[in-house]
Amino acid sequence: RRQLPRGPFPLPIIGNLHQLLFYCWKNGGIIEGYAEIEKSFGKVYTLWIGPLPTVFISDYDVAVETHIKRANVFGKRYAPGIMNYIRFDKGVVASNGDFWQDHRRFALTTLRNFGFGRNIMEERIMDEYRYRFEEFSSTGNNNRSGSFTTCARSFFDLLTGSVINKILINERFGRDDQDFQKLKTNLSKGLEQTGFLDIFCPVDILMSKWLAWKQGPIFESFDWILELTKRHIARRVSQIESGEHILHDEPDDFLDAYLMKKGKDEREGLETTFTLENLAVDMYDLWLAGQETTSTTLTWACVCLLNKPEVIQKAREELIHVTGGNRSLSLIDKKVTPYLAAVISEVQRISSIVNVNLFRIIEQDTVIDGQPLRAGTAVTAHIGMIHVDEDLFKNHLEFDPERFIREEGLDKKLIPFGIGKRACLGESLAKAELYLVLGNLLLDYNLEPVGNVPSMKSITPFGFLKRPEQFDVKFVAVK
Ligand code: HEM
Repeated sequence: RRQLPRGPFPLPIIGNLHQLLFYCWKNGGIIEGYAEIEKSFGKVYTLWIGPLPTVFISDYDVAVETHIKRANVFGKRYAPGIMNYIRFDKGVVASNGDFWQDHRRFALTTLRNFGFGRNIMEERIMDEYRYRFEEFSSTGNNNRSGSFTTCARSFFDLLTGSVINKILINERFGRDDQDFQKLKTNLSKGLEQTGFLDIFCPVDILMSKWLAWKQGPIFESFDWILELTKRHIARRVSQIESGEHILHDEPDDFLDAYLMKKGKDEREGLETTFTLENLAVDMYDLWLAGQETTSTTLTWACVCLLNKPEVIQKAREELIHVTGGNRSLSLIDKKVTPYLAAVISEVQRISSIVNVNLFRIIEQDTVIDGQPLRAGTAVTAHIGMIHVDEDLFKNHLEFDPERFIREEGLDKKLIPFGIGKRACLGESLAKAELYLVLGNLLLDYNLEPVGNVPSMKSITPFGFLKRPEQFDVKFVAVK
């Protein structure tokens, strides 16, 4: 303990699990539980999860000093348990070393290329935006009036699910698509059944017969998603072989870009890790990391706007001024829409959708915030705690977009996508989706509650992902 930052006294075998569970239970959530620990031990403290010491950083400056300035020490992913099931050190989320570097660089470059020239990224997002709003407003009882009522979560699931699917395999999900329905059910089941502590439990133990009761909902769901990915890859490969699908110099989707890279490496006689098997895990990662996160953020945006409708009006005034009210909002407008940027920042701050960020593992003894930190410790920049830090965000419980206008540079202290070398790979795609979908939504529609205004409180305060309640919303077309 002397080689670690301060923290509550751990017991043999269980460490601080009993205190952690008690504080979270007593205070009604993970963030609230950690807040109580922080009161006694400060913004950098150690908690023993069984035999593993984990250090939580809830101080923005310390997070920058460690994760950015000393990225080499704080850049290795810790992913022993459920996170490494399916992946087995492959993919982008759980891998490390050269493999991670090559596959992350490739994915980043591919996504970046989709944002240049023809801007495939913006094209696909806007295509989905228009398609979904048109589809929903012209079916059921909606009579093409342009207005419609829908379950917010299902609507954004379908929209963002189709965007990532189009980026990956250039295909849209149909509303009644069996694969999409099963994918969503499996994803929800897998995520809901995965507890925070499963991250720390080695896969071998999770797969043992003692935990058989847990394996069905978790492993079968993730297995099925990987199978779906493999099916898409096999179909594309056979279409290319039969001449039905042609690979162009400028690939249309991630799958084509990967197959071209694989072919090039093989032609050059390189010992490549860009194989079909690894492609399935890369795509699995992008799907898993990119869909639920963006959809949940957009659903939270609706919750915030329904709770503070005056924000809708103010944002629309800015957007009409910029677009003249006769065209859609585009990414090129970003520089001249500070209020919309502030709304999105505040939605991401107050929703802070990951209750506990992913961990890094330290491989050499070092120092953190003036305290020793020994090799073998897992560390995380605690996003959820940084976003409620009263020193940075006064009255943190209030949804107040203006805070980002009043204080220049405050958005730099917002880290919804994590921080440093392992920060979110899909940040630019997610930001483009949030800007285009939310901006155009505010330009084109009023939001009205159906029944009670949804609560700002999460229904999953103990889960990995912080979700809002399920609610319906009415989108009323602006004339
Ligand atoms: C609002 C939406 C999103 C949020 C809030 C979010 C948040 C995060 C966070 C907090 C991390 C962990 C960062 C860390 O360890 O410090 C992460 C990692 C990651 N995200 Fe996202 N994400 C979002 C959207 C996406 C999208 C759209 C994609 C894919 C296209 C994506 C792909 C990934 C990947 C692959 C990683 C692992 C990166 C690595 O370990 O190198 N995310 N994300």
